[in-house]
Amino acid sequence: MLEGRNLTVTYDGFKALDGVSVQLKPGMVTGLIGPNGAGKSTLFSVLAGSVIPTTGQVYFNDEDITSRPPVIRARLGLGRSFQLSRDLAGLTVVENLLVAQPERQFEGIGAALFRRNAIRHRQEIMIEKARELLSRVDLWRLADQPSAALSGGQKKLLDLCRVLMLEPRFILLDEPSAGVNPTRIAEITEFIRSLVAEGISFGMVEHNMGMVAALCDQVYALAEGRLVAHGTFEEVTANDDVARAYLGVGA
Ligand SMILES: Nc1ncnc2c1ncn2[C@@H]1O[C@H](COP(=O)(O)OP(=O)(O)OP(=O)(O)O)[C@@H](O)[C@H]1O
Repeated sequence: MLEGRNLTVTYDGFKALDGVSVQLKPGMVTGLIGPNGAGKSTLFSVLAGSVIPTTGQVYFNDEDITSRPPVIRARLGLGRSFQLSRDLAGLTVVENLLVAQPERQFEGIGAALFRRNAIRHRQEIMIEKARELLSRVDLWRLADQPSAALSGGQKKLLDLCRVLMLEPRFILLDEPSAGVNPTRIAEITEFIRSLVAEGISFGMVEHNMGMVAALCDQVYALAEGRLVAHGTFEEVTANDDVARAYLGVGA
């Protein structure tokens, strides 16, 4: 389980997150929703490790990971999506997956030179893994194309495949439907469903309520840095405080 306990993030005295506790349970897809500026991205960053909370703790499978950097979280099995950065956009589709090797972060050049054969073998395994993943999302036929040429939806699928290269048990997704056309949203939804069936758990920040309704087993709604509701999609969207937050009337 991925758990945030009493999380507060303060920027120059302004509380972007104010005493928020969430439990992202295994086997589930957890949605984080709320109007613009609610604190969703801040909460995502705290759970993913790119922002250290001002107060509060993050636990992953009962281990305190509050100040563990993303690379250590990845080694523990907690993955996160990244938007395709400009650097990675210069690589081909398959190269984008091959750069996602966690070992690269920990290996010196000297060690690498002495272990050429092992490295070559590992590369073959990585290429096979990349081929399998890209085939699943119908991108293998584009393996040697520049990733910058992909559509918004294909980039999201590639982004997800890059996370999957590290074999995480838990994945945090930042707006998987952003910049994606409706047909592709259904495709991404199906892919995430199949990954859940294989035992991977998800947490996602998402504005598209159709996708949240289709995927999320539980939903946390935030407004102005605070938690306003928690429950099933139906329960949360029926909540008056949530409706008020989206209408901007103020709670
Ligand atoms: N680095 C920062 N410095 C100062 N204020 C910040 C910083 N990051 C976020 N904020 C502020 O914290 C609040 C919450 O921002 P956050 O991005 O978490 O909201 P959000 O719910 O993800 O919004 P959106 O849906 O628009 O992405 C906003 O008022 C934002 O301006």
